[in-house]
Amino acid sequence: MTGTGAVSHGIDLTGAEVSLLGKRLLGPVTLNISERRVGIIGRNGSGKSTLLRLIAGLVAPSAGQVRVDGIDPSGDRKGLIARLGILFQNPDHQIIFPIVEEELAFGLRQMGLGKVEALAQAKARLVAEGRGHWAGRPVSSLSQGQRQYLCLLAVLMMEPATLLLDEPFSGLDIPTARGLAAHLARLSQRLLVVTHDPLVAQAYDRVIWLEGGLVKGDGTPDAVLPAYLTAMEAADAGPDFGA
Ligand SMILES: Nc1ncnc2c1ncn2[C@@H]1O[C@H](COP(=O)(O)OP(=O)(O)OP(=O)(O)O)[C@@H](O)[C@H]1O
Repeated sequence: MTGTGAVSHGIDLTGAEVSLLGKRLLGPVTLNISERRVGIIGRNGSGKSTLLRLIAGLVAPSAGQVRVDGIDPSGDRKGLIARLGILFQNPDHQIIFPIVEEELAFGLRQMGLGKVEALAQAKARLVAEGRGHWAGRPVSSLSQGQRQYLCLLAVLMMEPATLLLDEPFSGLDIPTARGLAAHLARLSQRLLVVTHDPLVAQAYDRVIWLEGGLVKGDGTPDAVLPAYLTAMEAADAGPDFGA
């Protein structure tokens, strides 16, 4: 179920491109994404984060079209907020408020709820998660894993049909990453997950492999991952770490 009660049709990109200062960072990309678990893989700089930012409406397409459940994400920000949430790689790039309950209430306020009601829902959510004691805590007192969890809860407050996650496991220790993976596995939402971990992608319904801003592979994990791993074994380290 989604917060809007809306049927989720999926994500459609048609010849979508992102260019910056005359340089094409992504595209043209044409994709219809309706599966529940989708992994986005590719080398550093291949365009994975740009693709998520495009779908989330944080950047408008320089050419082509993007639709999320029929909505133009960069044109209808308010319509999008109840349908799609994004979890950034670094929780500190996401968190705005100093206190946990304020952070959780923010999205609901954006959706038009009054402050008292939004804070009440935030507290209720924390209690339901067994974290009622977090409500008045400074965000800065939480660990990185706890801040990541807070960001996930904050996005889920709006009950979006789709979640975009940019390398959600990076920076987490193994048990914390396992806990987050278990939490994600229980979610009813559609998940688009940028990951460098083939084991994560192996469990998904579909894997999209980006290379140089274009789709290099697209299909089931068994159809895409072996070729991807072979290509990664053969690839140079790149200019940053290359010998
Ligand atoms: N704000 C920006 N200004 C200029 N170039 C950018 C900007 N953001 C991204 N790029 C470039 O766009 C390309 C795609 O970057 P993007 O961050 O989408 O890749 P990525 O696959 O997510 O990489 P990583 O795995 O390292 O996070 C890269 O060449 C990058 O240098």
